[in-house]
Amino acid sequence: RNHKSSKLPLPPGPRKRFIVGNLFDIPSSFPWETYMEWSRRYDSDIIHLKAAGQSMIILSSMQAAVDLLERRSAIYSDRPQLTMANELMGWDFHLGKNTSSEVRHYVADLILTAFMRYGEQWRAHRRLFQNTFQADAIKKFHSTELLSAHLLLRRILDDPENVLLHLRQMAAEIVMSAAYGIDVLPVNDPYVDLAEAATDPMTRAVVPGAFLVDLIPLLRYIPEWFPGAGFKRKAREWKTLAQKMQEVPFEETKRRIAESSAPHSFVSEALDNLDSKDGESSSQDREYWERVIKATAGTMYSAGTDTTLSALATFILAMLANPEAQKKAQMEIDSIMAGKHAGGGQGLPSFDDEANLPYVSALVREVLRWRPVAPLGFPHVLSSAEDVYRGYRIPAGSVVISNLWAIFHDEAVFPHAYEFKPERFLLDPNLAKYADAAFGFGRRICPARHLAFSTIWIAVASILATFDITKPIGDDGQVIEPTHEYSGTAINFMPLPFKCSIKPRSKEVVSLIQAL
Ligand code: HEM
Repeated sequence: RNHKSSKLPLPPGPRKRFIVGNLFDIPSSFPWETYMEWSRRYDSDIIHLKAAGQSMIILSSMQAAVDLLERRSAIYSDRPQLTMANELMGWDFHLGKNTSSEVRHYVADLILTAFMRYGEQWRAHRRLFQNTFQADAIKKFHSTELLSAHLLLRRILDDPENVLLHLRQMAAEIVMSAAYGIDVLPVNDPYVDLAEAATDPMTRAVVPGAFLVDLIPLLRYIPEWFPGAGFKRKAREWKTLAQKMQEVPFEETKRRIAESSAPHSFVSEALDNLDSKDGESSSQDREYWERVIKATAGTMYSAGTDTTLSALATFILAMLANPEAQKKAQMEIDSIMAGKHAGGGQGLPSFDDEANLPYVSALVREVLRWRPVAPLGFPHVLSSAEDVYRGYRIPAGSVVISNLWAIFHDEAVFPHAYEFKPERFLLDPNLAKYADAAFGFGRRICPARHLAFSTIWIAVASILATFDITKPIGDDGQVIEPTHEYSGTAINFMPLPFKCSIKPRSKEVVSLIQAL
């Protein structure tokens, strides 16, 4: 296969073993730390690995990530094919130009944007996302986000033992409201339960090597009854769940639109735009676009809930470990709120205060840098023929991973990188651009980053305005130290459950929250 390869060397990396290459060198937990260590060992911010025939390029500096994933994004925007998740479970289909319209209609139901190959279908999803989620457009969601932040305060006040649960509720509430305009229930919500049931198998199926069929795609042809083919039955069940996750809330929103009771949401806006173009398109086109809208909305819960929750949970851990940063942010909020009170305004932060709360914004950026939600971003794939970078050969089809963990813990850019220091973003405003890398790079950058940032921002500002977060005291009178342990699989970096003490800052605050 490599007979056309140029004579240039591959980037450095650990020695490859016969056939398996580095497959067994890559740890299944916290691989970003190992990659960072290799980058130091080989003194290179670009490393080459080979796992069972697949070339992998690990980028460990902002420069390398921007050079390849942004400046050359025309050829570095594809995604890897995972046979289990993409083909058997129906999360993605690669559509060629000549795909018949029936097939197109059928498969558009089942696609998850993040796993989609770079092409026409992905572009359709991105365009829809862009319409509703660009920086200015998300202001339409500010009232929902504010309401959800106030509900969060009320829940924390009433039940301070379960802060993580309340943060998850807020994340789910905002994503479902932004996607469908649906208000979810605090417990046993049917839409959330369905989305959870469909997302859980997906997060397991995309872990590299979790299913043998990913390494040996030919296995997809063995019949379901064949011994060892349990994965096929699982895939079929999971696929049904994925379909229902898209179908059920979408139909509910359509029903509400028909009776004119649907609030603004991604689905209502996208269907509205479709209606305004109705004269120009055939009914087949309309059916196609409805299916694309349904599939795009169906992506949002899986892509948006755990990511937002991870950042919010890290925020609480950061406050436990850094009381002085918490105090500084509270002083900033108090001084702005005092001015508002004097002017007869309400006593809680709103989005209008964002420009006057630079330390709070810096704190949110530091949360996303300190323990990035996706330490390895999301894999990009080189879709062109072999490329050359800094004198190294990048083989065609290479999976390219940006090690955000290494980028964000680069001492040259972030001195004392493992410490939580929001002021670094105030001292050097150029660093804000770096923090944006938490949402990825180039054409595949998170399309909902503005919504995600504003959700985290309003939650952080509201909590700090009203509560003090401290380490709890155990029955033995000793301070309980959080372990700062995270689950660390390939795509999911989430604090493991921990305890904290969260108390209202004053009696006035209690009345304020109760009056919301
Ligand atoms: C703290 C919250 C979030 C973080 C840190 C985050 C981070 C990311 C990252 C790193 C990527 C991969 C970018 C790349 O390939 O270079 C991504 C992609 C994506 N995110 Fe987010 N995200 C967050 C919240 C959300 C939310 C709330 C939604 C939806 C409502 C969302 C939807 C998506 C989608 C659809 C993609 C795939 C884009 C594509 O492949 O074209 N994300 N996100």
